[in-house]
Amino acid sequence: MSETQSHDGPRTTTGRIPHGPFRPGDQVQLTDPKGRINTITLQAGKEYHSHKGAIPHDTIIGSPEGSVFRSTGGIEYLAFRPLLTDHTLRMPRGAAVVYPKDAAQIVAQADIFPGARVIEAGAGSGALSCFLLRAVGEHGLLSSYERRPDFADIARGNVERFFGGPHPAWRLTVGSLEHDLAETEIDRAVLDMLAPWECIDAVAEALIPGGMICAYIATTTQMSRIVEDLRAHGRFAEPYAFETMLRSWHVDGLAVRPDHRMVGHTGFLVTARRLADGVTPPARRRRPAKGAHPAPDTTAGSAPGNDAPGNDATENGTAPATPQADPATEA
Ligand SMILES: C[S@@+](CC[C@H](N)C(=O)[O-])C[C@H]1O[C@@H](n2cnc3c(N)ncnc32)[C@H](O)[C@@H]1O
Repeated sequence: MSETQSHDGPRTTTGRIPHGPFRPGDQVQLTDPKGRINTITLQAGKEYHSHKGAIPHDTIIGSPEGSVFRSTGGIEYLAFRPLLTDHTLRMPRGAAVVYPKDAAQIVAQADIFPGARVIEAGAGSGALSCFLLRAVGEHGLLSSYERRPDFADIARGNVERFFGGPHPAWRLTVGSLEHDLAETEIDRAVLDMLAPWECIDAVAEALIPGGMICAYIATTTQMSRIVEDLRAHGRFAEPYAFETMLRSWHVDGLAVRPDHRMVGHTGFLVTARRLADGVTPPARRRRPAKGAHPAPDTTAGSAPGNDAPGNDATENGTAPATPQADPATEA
């Protein structure tokens, strides 16, 4: 068994981020007229310096968020506390972080709720941990496992920097989830690691019936492996696999168009629900191989998002009008 250090930490914070006028110790994002952002930590008596002049921290302390400060060089800076999305994209990284678009989908699709008991592996840089902690709240539990002590330290630093100290719902263990998992009666399990299938047995044991496993994976080969292993395992209902794309827009007068650049790929998500003990998964209805049916009817009843589990039958219980090729039946 690997070294395991539980970090329950002193319960000094409520897990809420600061609000109200800026205070010493707060993180503040200063945005210049070109949209460049600098993040500072307020300290009485200190000054923010750039090649565009200085701003004394004391002029910021006590002001409301959204205030504008003029540097000694005459440049105006807009001041806000960083949002969690800002924090995620700018945090010191050990491992690659889960991007906000995927973190939001994990919270939604894995149904992370206030008060939930959630396990997570690996903690990595702690980006997803911050989103999960927000979602479970101070009365829930997020137990994060990270096998690399150096990454665990980075994750702890990033979580504590965002919440202003240890979060009351967070437990961080240096170890492997599949070997060191201590919790039982878990509502949700979120896996972001190279080989999430290695954790399926441990997660199935810890989850309550109806609980959810959610894996974030970067490649199609990982996606295929986790889906097939969940199916073969026998204690999970049919998995749901999907990805999320986010495209920002340029909106300026008559020039209204998608931005030229976007993040083309981050990862895929797979979710599945834990069956009751002793229940075997219902036989899966295989979809017909490509070519076995007339050309797909893309006009009938195929609203976006209707491919979610449970939504692939029409009202009279027949297969949807848009048969999809199933790689297993194509082979
Ligand atoms: C991509 S990173 C996770 C990033 C994290 N979700 C974030 O948003 O910052 C994957 C992490 O999983 C850890 N890991 C891999 N297998 C693990 C296991 N079986 N148990 C615990 N941690 C594991 C790795 O050390 C690595 O830090």
